[in-house]
Amino acid sequence: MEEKKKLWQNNPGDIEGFGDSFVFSEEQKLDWNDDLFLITLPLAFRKPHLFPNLPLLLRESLEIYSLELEKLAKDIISQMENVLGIKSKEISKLFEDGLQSMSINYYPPCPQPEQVIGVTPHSDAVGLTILLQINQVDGLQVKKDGVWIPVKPLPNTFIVNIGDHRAIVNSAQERLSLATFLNTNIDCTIGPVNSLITQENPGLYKTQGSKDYIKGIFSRELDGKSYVDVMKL
Ligand SMILES: O=C(O)CCC(=O)C(=O)O
Ligand SMILES: [Fe+2]
Repeated sequence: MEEKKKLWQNNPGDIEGFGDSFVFSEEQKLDWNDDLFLITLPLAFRKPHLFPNLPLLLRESLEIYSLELEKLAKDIISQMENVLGIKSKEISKLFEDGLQSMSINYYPPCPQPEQVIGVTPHSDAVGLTILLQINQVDGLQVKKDGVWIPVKPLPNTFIVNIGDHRAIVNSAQERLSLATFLNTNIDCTIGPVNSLITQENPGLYKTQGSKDYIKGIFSRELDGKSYVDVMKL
C-alpha cells in the first residue's frame, strides 16, 4: 500500500499514476481494476514523481520493454501502410517521436463478477495498442458485428488492438495485463490520409490537431460509442 501511495494520481484531472482514467462523477460505477497509467515516451514526458518511484526491477524492465515496443509498433504501422497502399510514409511520419503510454492493469477476483466490469467498453485513444495478457487469464473481449467475442490468451503472444473492446472479470482468478499505447507525435495533425482521398472517395472524418484529439477523448463519458463516430463529418 505504501508503494502504491507514492504512485497515486495526485491532482484532479490527472490521468497518470494509480487510479481510474475515466471518472466523471461520484455516482459513476467504477471499473473493477487497479490501473497504473504512465507516459513512457518521449523520455522528456516521463513524470519525475512516477518513473523514479517504481520498484527498480519493474522500472528497468519497463525501460527496455518501452523501446522494444516502439520498434515493433513502427514495423506494424509500416506494414499497415503497405497493405493499405498509403504512399510517402504518410502515417509512419506521424509516429516519429510519438507518444507512448502504458496501462498496467490488475483485476482482482470479484465475488459477483456479473455485477461489475473490469474495463468499460471503449476504443483506446491511440494509433494502436499492443496488449500483453500477462498471466493468461481470459477477460478481454472485442466487439465484432455488435457481439462481444472473447480473445483467448495464447502463450508468448501480443494482441494488436485498434477497435472496440472491454474486459470482464471472474470470481476465481486474478488477471493481469499490460497495454502499451502507441500514439502519434503530439504536434501533428490527424485526419484523412491524402494518398487515399479521391473525388470518388472523399475524406469522411474531421481533421484535428493531435492534442485536441486526445483531449476530446478524455473529456467525454465512455458510453460504448467509439471515438471514430465522434470524428465523422
Ligand atoms: O486488460 C485488458 O485486456 C484490456 C485493458 C484495456 O483495455 C486498456 O488498458 O485500455
Ligand atoms: Fe483499452
